[in-house]
Amino acid sequence: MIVLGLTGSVGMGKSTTAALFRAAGAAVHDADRSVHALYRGRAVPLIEAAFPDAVADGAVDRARLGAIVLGDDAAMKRLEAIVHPLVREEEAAFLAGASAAGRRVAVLDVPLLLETGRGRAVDAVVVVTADPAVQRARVLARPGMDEARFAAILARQMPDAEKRRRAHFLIDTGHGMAFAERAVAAILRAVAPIRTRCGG
Ligand SMILES: CC(C)(COP(=O)(O)OP(=O)(O)OC[C@H]1O[C@@H](n2cnc3c(N)ncnc32)[C@H](O)[C@@H]1O)[C@@H](O)C(=O)NCCC(=O)NCCS
Ligand SMILES: Nc1ncnc2c1ncn2[C@@H]1O[C@H](COP(=O)(O)OP(=O)(O)OP(=O)(O)O)[C@@H](O)[C@H]1O
Repeated sequence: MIVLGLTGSVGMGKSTTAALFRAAGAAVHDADRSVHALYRGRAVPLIEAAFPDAVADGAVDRARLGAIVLGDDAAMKRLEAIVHPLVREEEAAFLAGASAAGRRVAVLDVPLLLETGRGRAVDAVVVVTADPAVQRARVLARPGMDEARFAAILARQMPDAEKRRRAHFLIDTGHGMAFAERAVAAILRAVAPIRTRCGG
């Protein structure tokens, strides 16, 4: 099984591109979704112990937690030390399941893949990118987002230019869905060519 790491900075189109990989037949795991599920489950007591104000009604309130950690490096590091090992466990279980099910390609959608040095743990790194103006417009259009929150997230992420340098495959999501769909199909053909009887 080939394991692709899908990454890119905030608003560059990871989730959208992950959905294209899924539609094209790859098994996909989404780290952000996994974090959100953990915040309704086994991470709750751990987060409550570290950030009591972030938990309400038995679940982690992400808006409250974001207000506490975004812009406070030490707090974010404490949060990451709690959350990242749990996400890695979920990813390992997902990969084991995908492999046992005979999947040919698995995609790990991980926002901080390169920041955490995990680019080396996958077979190839796919980076989604877009013009900074496109990224900015997309992110600021989200509910609850503002300049300060956007700046705090960006400050914690490796610059897009550096991510692009480290990519094995690059998808510019500023050219529309059809372009991205073709790029995904091309990547899948490159890493897992379908064997035909003629081609051997
Ligand atoms: C700070 C939190 C509470 C904000 O939650 P919220 O629902 O508002 O945002 P969401 O999770 O959808 O993330 C928004 C954007 O920020 C990025 N981001 C999230 N955490 C981080 C981080 N630690 N460093 C840099 N970027 C991050 C996400 O990938 C995404 O691009 C949440 O992102 C969080 O708990 N982060 C810590 C866990 C983490 O590192 N997650 C990244 C994937 S493992
Ligand atoms: N190929 C594309 N063509 C047109 N629009 C796109 C494309 N890819 C993504 N978008 C748009 O960009 C926005 C951000 O995309 P998405 O939510 O997938 O980003 P993301 O990288 O997962 O974001 P985050 O890391 O912040 O969660 C969405 O509004 C989406 O519709």
